[in-house]
Amino acid sequence: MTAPVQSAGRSAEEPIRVGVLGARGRMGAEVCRAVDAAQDMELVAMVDEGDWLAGVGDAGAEVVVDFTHPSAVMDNVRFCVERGIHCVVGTSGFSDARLEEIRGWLREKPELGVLVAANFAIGAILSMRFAELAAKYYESVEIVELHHARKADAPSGTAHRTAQLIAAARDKAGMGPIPDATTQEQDGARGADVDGIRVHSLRLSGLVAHQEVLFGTAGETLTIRHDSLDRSSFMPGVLLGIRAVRTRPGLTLGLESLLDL
Ligand SMILES: NC(=O)C1=CN([C@@H]2O[C@H](COP(=O)(O)OP(=O)(O)OC[C@H]3O[C@@H](n4cnc5c(N)ncnc54)[C@H](OP(=O)(O)O)[C@@H]3O)[C@@H](O)[C@H]2O)C=CC1
Ligand SMILES: O=C(O)C1=N[C@H](C(=O)O)C[C@H](O)C1
Repeated sequence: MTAPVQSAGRSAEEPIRVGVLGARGRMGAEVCRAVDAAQDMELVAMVDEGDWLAGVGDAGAEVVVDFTHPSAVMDNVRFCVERGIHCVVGTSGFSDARLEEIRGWLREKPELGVLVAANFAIGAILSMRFAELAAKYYESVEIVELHHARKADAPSGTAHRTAQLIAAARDKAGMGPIPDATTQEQDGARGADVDGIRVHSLRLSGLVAHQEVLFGTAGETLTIRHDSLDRSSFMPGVLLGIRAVRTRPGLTLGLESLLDL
């Protein structure tokens, strides 16, 4: 996952100039350390809430990494695209409408790349793929995502994406709705409904980022679980995204697009 990707005509010695948005946050700070330690990258701007966003352009950033907040990320991406800066986006909160909006901005800047990835950890990518493969064999499925108590959004972007992938696989296989005889429930007891898949969100101090996808059919269950125990788990994927995004014009969705899965 760490092999450098080089643009045509670029000297091998020239580092990639990287700016980080959300630089004082949990993820942003980790990204700053990872970029600083990468020999082929130079950390040229660290921007956080209240800082001057234009600083990333003034510092000559070629690639901006965004780990901010769902309420801030769209303005940040639009700002970067307008200024010709490639984006690697890890912030959650992406609906299809938001993705379509980014595609629209990129039509004006066909040379630019934006990567939006719900999760940069390799195990999370694999577990989503495994869930997609398992989906058509099990009539029942539910997702439980577990995160640290400071997380702003629920369900997580990863759970949302996982539910979409499972729902699409079920649809393709011609499966009907998931069996569920509940007729009486307290609000929220059955979790959120994402494309017909129930997603349950747990928030607990001490956790980082975890997800279980539980499948069931006659006489058996299958559980696919992934645990990010430390935010270092996301860094190889973020660095891969930074190296790749300059040579992938348009919107790239998911780290899986850069992997041979
Ligand atoms: N794709 C992936 O693999 C991962 C994605 N994430 C996602 O990344 C996002 C950030 O998570 P996390 O680092 O835990 O959150 P934090 O709250 O720790 O960090 C976010 C940082 O961004 C700052 N910020 C908010 N708005 C802006 C803005 N407009 N411009 C610049 N900085 C801003 C915040 O400042 P202040 O605190 O002052 O508001 C804070 O310092 C979330 O959406 C999370 O779901 C997290 C982990 C992995
Ligand atoms: O906020 C987090 O921590 C995480 N957010 C992402 C998400 O919403 O899926 C990725 C990972 O789960 C950690």
